[in-house]
This record gives sequence, C-alpha cells and structure tokens, in this order.
Amino acid sequence: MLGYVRKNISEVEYHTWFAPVKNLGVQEGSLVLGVRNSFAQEWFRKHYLELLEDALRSLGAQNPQVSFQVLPAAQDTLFSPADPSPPPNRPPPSPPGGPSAQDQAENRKRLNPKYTFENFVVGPNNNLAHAAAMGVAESPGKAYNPLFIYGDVGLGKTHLMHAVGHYMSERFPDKRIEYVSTESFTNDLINAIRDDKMTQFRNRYRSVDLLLVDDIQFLAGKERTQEEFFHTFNALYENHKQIILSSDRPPKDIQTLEGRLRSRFEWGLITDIQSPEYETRVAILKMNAEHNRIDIPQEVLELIARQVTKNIRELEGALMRVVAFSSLNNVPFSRAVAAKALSNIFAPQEVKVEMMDVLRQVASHYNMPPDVIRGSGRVREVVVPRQVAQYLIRELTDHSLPEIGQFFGRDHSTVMHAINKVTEQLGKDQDVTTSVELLRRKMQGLDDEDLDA
Ligand SMILES: Nc1ncnc2c1ncn2[C@@H]1O[C@H](COP(=O)(O)OP(=O)(O)OP(=O)(O)O)[C@@H](O)[C@H]1O
Repeated sequence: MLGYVRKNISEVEYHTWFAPVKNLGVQEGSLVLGVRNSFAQEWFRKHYLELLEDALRSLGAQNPQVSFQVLPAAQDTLFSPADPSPPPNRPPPSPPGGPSAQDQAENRKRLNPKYTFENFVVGPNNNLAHAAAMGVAESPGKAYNPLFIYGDVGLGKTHLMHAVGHYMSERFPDKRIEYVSTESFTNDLINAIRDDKMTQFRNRYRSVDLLLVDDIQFLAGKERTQEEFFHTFNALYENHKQIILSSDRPPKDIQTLEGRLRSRFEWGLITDIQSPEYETRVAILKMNAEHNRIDIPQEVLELIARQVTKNIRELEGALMRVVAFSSLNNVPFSRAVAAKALSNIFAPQEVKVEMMDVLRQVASHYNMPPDVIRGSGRVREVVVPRQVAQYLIRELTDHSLPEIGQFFGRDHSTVMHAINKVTEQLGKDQDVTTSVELLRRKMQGLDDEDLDA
C-alpha cells in the first residue's frame, strides 16, 4: 500500500505523514491506521482517504474502507506489531523468578528509539542534567543515586532518561531496564492488588538494574503508591541499582509527599532543565530536519525558533506543521510560508520577504537550481527566470538596484534592464505574465486562499 502511496505524492509529504503511520489491522471490515494526533487524523481524512482506498483497490480490494485512530501518546514512537524490524540486542535468558527474555525485550521496547544521547542537543539550559545523565550511564548505581531531573513540560527529561536506558542496554545487554510513568506504576499496583499478584509486581520492579520513573510528582496524595514505591526504592538502592526520577518540580515542592520519600529523592543529585536559548532551539530544529531528511533553509528554521521558545515538543510540532503546510500547498519553504503556517497558533509576525526567498521560489517554479539562475549562463531558459527574479525582488523587497545587482553578481544597470524587459513583456508574453502572477501570489501568499490550510 505504501508503495502505491509513495508513487503518488512527494517524498516530503510521504515522510511527514506516512512514515509514522502504524497498521492497527482490520476491524469490522475496515483497515485501521494509527496516527499521531487528532490533527493528523483530520488531515488524513481530508487529504488521503481516497488515495488510500485507491491503494487498496489496486491490491484487489473490492470495497475498500480505511479509518484512522489516534495512537496513545507514547505508542506512536514504539515498535508496533506492524514494524517488521526486530528489537535490537535480544537479551539472554533470565534467571528463574526474574522477568523472561521476552519481558526484557518488551521493556526495551518502551524506550523511544529516537531518545538517545546522540540525538540530544546540549546547550547551557541542559548541560548539567546531560552531564549527570552521562555520568549515571557510565557508572550506574555508583555516580549519583537517585538522579532526579526536574523541569517544565517538553524540555527533554524523558529524552534524557531514555538515553541512559539505551546507553546501558547497548553496553550491558543483560541488564534489566524498566521505564515507567508514575501513572502506570500506580495502575500496575492497583491491578496487582485487585488480582492478588503482589509478588509478581514486586519481582518486576525490584529485580531491575535501572529503574526510570517519569513524572514522579504524581505520587503526591497517593499514600498506598508512595508506600509501595518507598519499598521498591529501598530494595533497589540497597542493591546499588540505579534509579532515575523525573518531575516538573524539585522534591521539596511536591506537596503531600511523605518526608521519608522526599529525603530519599534528595540523597543523590538533583538537576534541572531550563527552556533552551535561541541557538539551542535552532540546533534542535536543524537536527530534527536532518533526521527526517527535510531540506529546509536555515532562515526558516530561525523563524520557527523565534516563534516557539518555551517547549521543545511544541518547537518540533511547529517544524512539522511548516513542512506539512508547504508540502500540501505545494510551495517551497520560505519565511513567509512558515509564518503563514504558524499564524493560527502564534501571533503573526512581520515577515519581510528576503531576496533569497524570491530566488528560491523562482528557481522552484522554473525547476532549476538557484545557483544556475544567479550564474553566468546566457541561454534564454536561464535569462528569463533571472530577469523575472530581479523584477520580483525589486517589487517585493526594499532592496535597491545596486543591492540586487550585487546579489546576482552584476551591476545595477543590468538589473534595470531586466526590470524594463519584464515590464515590457507583461501582458504580451503569456509565459512571463503567468509566471510573474503566480510567483507574486506565492510570495505574497499570506492572503492567498491556496495557502490556507
Ligand atoms: N536537548 C534536546 N535535543 C533534542 N531534542 C530534544 C531536546 N530536549 C527535548 N527534546 C525533544 O523534545 C521533545 C519533548 O521532550 P521530552 O518528552 O523528553 O520532554 P519532558 O521534559 O519529558 O516533557 P514532559 O514533562 O511533558 O514529559 C522530545 O521529542 C525530545 O526528543
């Protein structure tokens, strides 16, 4: 099916939308596809339903039906039954009583494959937490125990925890790693009590080498869970097993946390993550774009990094939004397009059109590299786009003739000539007229209906 889809849409579109989709199987005659969020769900319904039905038809389905379901928050990045790749580092068999090899593989699968140290951009906002996590990964149970990482939402706490998990599982494949949110820990406990399976529950949590617990602030007010966690903590700690906890606030600010737990959380190292500075945000965007093989100009990344300042998850979301927007409207990346894509979420910013934006749009319109247009070629196929580019730059930016000349490696009289030439052809030469109109529309795309997502 994906083969069929891929042939019918652009690569960027394919990577943005289809790479993360999970096959959830057939339910009541309909093929169910798992998508990341309700935005994607809506998008798929509107834009890809027909294509997907066609794909099924091409495979012989007579009455194809496709529906979309939002994956639970963490599941979209995990290995799914539809993912053909086997989990890495298949672990050896475990001693009797402990978790089975399969359990261990399951545990590792809970680590998001993207959340590694290599993919973590270090900046002044997170370098202490990063160094502490590295220290713990190098000598688990010895360096700092527990390691307590706190910070606001979406700043990389989970990412760092998983990075330690990956690092350990690569270096010590037989170590047992458990990643759990406080909510799951609580639910597991409730189920264990209900099903009379406390021994299994304790075995599971007390036999690990690395315990990663996310959002520990949710222990507040849950006495029975705190009690159980206290014993889990002690059992691991006494056996020199590593514990890493994350929270949105430091232990002293977690209300109704038992004193004995709070003091244990303070035994090791407490470190925080702050909001990233501008340079770190740009670096994160750049890495993300490369990761997803999206070729997006630096100035567009800079615009996004200026808009989203507090939360890295939102920063990544903004990038994906720009990519989706530009791909679905079939316009190349530019600052204006990015501003439009983000305008529903963020206050619109004054976006000045740059010479480079115009050149890129013209290049894409005529399907030739920007450098060729700026180069010295004199054949008509290159000269016309060059003149059109100079004409549009003069019209849409504040740059003077000498500045435009410099940008093209020519003097101002050549630019003047180009502008006169295009002005003359407008209304007479059909190709030049439609090209200029179309490009102008795209560059001023801010009010264009075609650009409304
Ligand atoms: N320094 C970084 N370099 C690269 N990506 C990062 C960095 N920090 C965070 N991210 C990315 O930002 C997103 C959110 O990070 P993460 O889920 O770890 O945040 P969190 O602090 O655990 O948030 P929450 O409190 O909501 O659980 C992830 O996709 C993560 O990969």
